[in-house]
Amino acid sequence: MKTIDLKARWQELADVKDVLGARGWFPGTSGNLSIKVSDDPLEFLVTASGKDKYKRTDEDFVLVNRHSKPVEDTQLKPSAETLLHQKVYELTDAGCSLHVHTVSNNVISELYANKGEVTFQGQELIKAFNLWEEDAVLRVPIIENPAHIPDLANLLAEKIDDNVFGVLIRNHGITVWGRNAFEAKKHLEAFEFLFESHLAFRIHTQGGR
Ligand SMILES: CSCCC(=O)C(=O)COP(=O)(O)O
Ligand SMILES: [Zn+2]
Repeated sequence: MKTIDLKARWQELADVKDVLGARGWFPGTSGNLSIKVSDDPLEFLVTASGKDKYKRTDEDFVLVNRHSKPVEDTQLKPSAETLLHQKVYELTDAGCSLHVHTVSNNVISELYANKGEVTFQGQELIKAFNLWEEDAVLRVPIIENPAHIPDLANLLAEKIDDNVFGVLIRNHGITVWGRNAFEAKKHLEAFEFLFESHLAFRIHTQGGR
């Protein structure tokens, strides 16, 4: 792998992390981000586990292989949820995968958990997913949150298809992806806007019921 690629991807992911951090989207060290560095063999940078993601250091990311293991010896531990990012790269053409816990995505995930998905229609932000047809519908699957990460990763994998751009994890967060950091961030911002506006609408029209 060319060193310049690694440095460029590191910088790209660090810049996205700063923007998401400025929005307060990493409460209590939650959240993890990754960016693909190599396709074959699969290698990607992922946030180190348990760190304060509001800070920017030279130990923010770990380069891992297709088995989610560090490529080089390191004291740093890859994210506890690296396996979810691995599944995204295995099953899609994603170049970047973002996982955040927000109040809105947690509340939405619980409100619609029993339906197994939440759908959006008629909002302009749906076009952020390249859905431009009149009355296009955006589907967001919702999965349960087993503590055993391999089980969680398998639940995520079962929901991935060409018409899915992110998966909600019940009372946990969302994992979103895109072909590159720009698109993954665009998708995440659009999801969070749709969640927040939906919840605000319910509060203003139904008193939150
Ligand atoms: C304190 S959040 C619990 C772990 C989690 O869900 C998360 O997103 C962050 O875990 P990581 O190992 O990536 O720091
Ligand atoms: Zn998480």
